Amino acid sequence: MTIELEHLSVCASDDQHHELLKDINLKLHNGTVTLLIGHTGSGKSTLLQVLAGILQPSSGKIMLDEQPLWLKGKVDRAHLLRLGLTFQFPEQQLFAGSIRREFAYSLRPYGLGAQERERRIQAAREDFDPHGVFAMDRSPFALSGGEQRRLALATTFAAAPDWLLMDEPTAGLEAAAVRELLRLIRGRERGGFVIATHDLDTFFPLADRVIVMDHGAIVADGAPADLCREPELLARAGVGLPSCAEVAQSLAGRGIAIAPDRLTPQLAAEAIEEALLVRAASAGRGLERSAPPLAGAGSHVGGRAAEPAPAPAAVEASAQQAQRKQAAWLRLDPRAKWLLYLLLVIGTMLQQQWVGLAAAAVPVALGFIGIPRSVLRGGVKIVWPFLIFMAMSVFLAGIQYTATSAHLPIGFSVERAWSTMLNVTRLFVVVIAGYWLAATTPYGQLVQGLNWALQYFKKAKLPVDSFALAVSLIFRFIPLILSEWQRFSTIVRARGKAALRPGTVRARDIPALVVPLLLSMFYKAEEMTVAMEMKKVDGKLLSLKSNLLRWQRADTVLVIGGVVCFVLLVVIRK
Ligand SMILES: Nc1ncnc2c1ncn2[C@@H]1O[C@H](COP(=O)(O)OP(=O)(O)OP(=O)(O)O)[C@@H](O)[C@H]1O
Repeated sequence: MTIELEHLSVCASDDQHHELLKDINLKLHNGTVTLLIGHTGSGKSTLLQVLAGILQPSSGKIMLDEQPLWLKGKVDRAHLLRLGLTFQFPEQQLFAGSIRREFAYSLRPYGLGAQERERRIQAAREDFDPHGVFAMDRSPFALSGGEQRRLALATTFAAAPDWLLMDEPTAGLEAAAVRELLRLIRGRERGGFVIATHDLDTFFPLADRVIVMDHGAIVADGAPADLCREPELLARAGVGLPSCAEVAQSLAGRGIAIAPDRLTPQLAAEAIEEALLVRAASAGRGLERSAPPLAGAGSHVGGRAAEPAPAPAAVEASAQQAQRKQAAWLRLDPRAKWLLYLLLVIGTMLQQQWVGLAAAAVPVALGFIGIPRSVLRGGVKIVWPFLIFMAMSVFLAGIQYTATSAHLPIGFSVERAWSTMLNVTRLFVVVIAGYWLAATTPYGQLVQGLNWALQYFKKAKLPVDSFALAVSLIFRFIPLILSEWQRFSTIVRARGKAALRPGTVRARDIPALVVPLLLSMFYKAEEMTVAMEMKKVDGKLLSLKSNLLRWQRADTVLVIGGVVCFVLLVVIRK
């Protein structure tokens, strides 16, 4: 199967002007191993996710055997089954209760017969489990980090997709596992590999082709040996050289010339030995030999000509411009935002009538003006479950049991349902106000603003440390839940081969997702609590840094606005 990308671009979800991938043109042929290399943040993982059908291009096309991968905003499922993705931290893509279920989840979309399924599982276990730790009923979470990585690779290989798209597959793997992986890649007879990696030593000797990325664009595309002869190009793209090519460079400085494309230690050693023999022979003849020209020196990298990377200053300027555009709320002092938040929350909680509640919702809604779209999308993800919770609460509250009724003993009280609706709507406005505060205030500022308020209580000898820790954790958790949900839903979609619009999850995948999501949250909560406890010095709260707390005129205006809203809400509360 051939994969072809034509003028493909991907924009950031929160800023359509920020291109993560720029005008990518690429044809990947069956039977090839292609490396994606580039500095961190150059777009390798993004490109892999596009190739895997996880991320939809903003413009341009991705074709598989000349058929489009995306049709009407949905990815074609038949194609999806032919693509397999392993994530940058493959152990994090595990979520089932047992190793058996991990394999079952990966193989289910392929609808295999029991015998074939068993055969593939056994083959993958033989390849990836040399120490026999993959007992089928064992929990994947009882494996070590390296073993979990092996298991994640085993489940992906067992599905046997045509194309394996691997993000940093050797990171965290022991040498024996890396050797095994290389053997499997070499031994594969069909399909192809695209491997995003910083591990040039391992993969350069194996690759047919190397694509160099820089700031979302392809800046070079050629055979590994050719690229080794262009060290300046790799240096410009922020990529080092494989060790063997570095050795060749270093030897050249000492007058020993070997070609820089001897990419395995064995080939390099042979070349060095040969060069030393030549030198010894020359010295013996009393001849002053000049260093021979390096093999292939001055050749150009095959395929595309290298394009200059965007000037760092220009990139910096556009990043600053984007930040300025988004940061109106972020620039405000966290103390002002805390005060506004408290005023609006108290004002909201006072409301007993729908009119007052609607009036309280107006300033909260206004707070979302100018906020990046990705943040709004995060808010929508909170809104949906909350609306379901509201509907259920209202329904249950309205149900009435009337023992005296002659016919049906169950009735529905609209009055009670209505009053519950008022209560949960009030809660809803408070939750949304909390989301606004968390989303518009960097975490450090949030904590410092809170500490500023609490120091007055502390002076009054009130025990506020634990309270500060708890509140800080809660506010840290709201965005964390959303980002973890996003991460897990991507993994579930990649492994479950669901032909869905990006950002959505099948109902049947939710049970599989919930447990690992909760486990991951608990783990993160523990990490965060320890980190925050450690930040306390001698039992004191995190010290205030004046540079994070800068009160400006806009903050005064904001607080005055908050006080006015609060007074109005107090007046209309009944
Ligand atoms: N959803 C997103 N919204 C905004 N920017 C994003 C998003 N996803 C990735 N980016 C940005 O896109 C750029 C490319 O990220 P990507 O993960 O593809 O880089 P990478 O080359 O794989 O890096 P690494 O080698 O560190 O894994 C980064 O600058 C990253 O911050």
